Amino acid sequence: MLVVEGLTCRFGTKAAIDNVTFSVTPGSFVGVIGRSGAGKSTLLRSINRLNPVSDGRILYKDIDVTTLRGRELRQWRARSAMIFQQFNLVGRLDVLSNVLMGRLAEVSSWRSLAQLWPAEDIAVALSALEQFDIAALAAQRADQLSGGQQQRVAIARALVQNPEIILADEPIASLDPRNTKIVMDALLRINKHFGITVICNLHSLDLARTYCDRLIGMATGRLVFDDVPAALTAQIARELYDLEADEVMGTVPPPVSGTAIPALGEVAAA
Ligand SMILES: Nc1ncnc2c1ncn2[C@@H]1O[C@H](COP(=O)(O)OP(=O)(O)OP(=O)(O)O)[C@@H](O)[C@H]1O
Repeated sequence: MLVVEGLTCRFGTKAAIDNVTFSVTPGSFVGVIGRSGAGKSTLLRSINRLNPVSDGRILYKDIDVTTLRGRELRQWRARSAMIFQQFNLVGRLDVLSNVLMGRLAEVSSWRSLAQLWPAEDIAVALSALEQFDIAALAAQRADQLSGGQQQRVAIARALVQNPEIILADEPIASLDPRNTKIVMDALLRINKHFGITVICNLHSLDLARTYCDRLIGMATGRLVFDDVPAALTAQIARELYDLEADEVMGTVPPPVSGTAIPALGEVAAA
């Protein structure tokens, strides 16, 4: 169980996250929603400890993540892998090397610098690429791939960290609709087949309602909604986005229980 207790993150005098409390059951697919500037990225980055925590605690399996330092902090970052909007790959390196970066916490620094990866790690990385049907791209430079392919490489890199939680910060924000579906399906498969908890920031309410089994709504740093997608009424959506409800609700997609989970290897056909 991940427990966030009274979390506050200030930048100067401004609280980007203001006394936020919630908990996440293992294996959930949680969507974090809210308008631009609501604090969604800051929340995910704080859980991963990329942003400083001003107040409150983050507990995971009774470990106080907020106090971790050095090696233990590195291990926490491996257990709670981040996926970013802009993929954060090393463009001049090939795809396989990028995925192997996910093993950095496990191998000595001289081995990684010399690119002397253990055969077992290479096999794990290739297998992760196969999961997303991009093993054929292993030798290509990362910056030669499409956005959707790059994000799948980033997800494979996260997967080889053996994470228990994936924190996806607007993972589809720069993708077209087809690649959006491919990447969201990849996250859904990771969640359902490997039981990895996914916490995902999303701008689109339609996507959040389609893929997530729980939604956390943020507004000006505060948690204002925490429930199943079906409980998100037009009124709450209007308050969250400060817009006409029809504008943000769109066409209501089927609930997540009706969402088919693509089988392994099906992603490219999507
Ligand atoms: N490093 C920082 N320094 C100063 N202010 C920051 C920093 N990071 C975030 N903020 C501020 O904190 C608030 C929340 O930002 P955050 O990026 O978490 O929002 P968001 O909901 O993820 O927005 P978006 O959907 O546009 O990415 C904003 O007012 C932002 O300007």
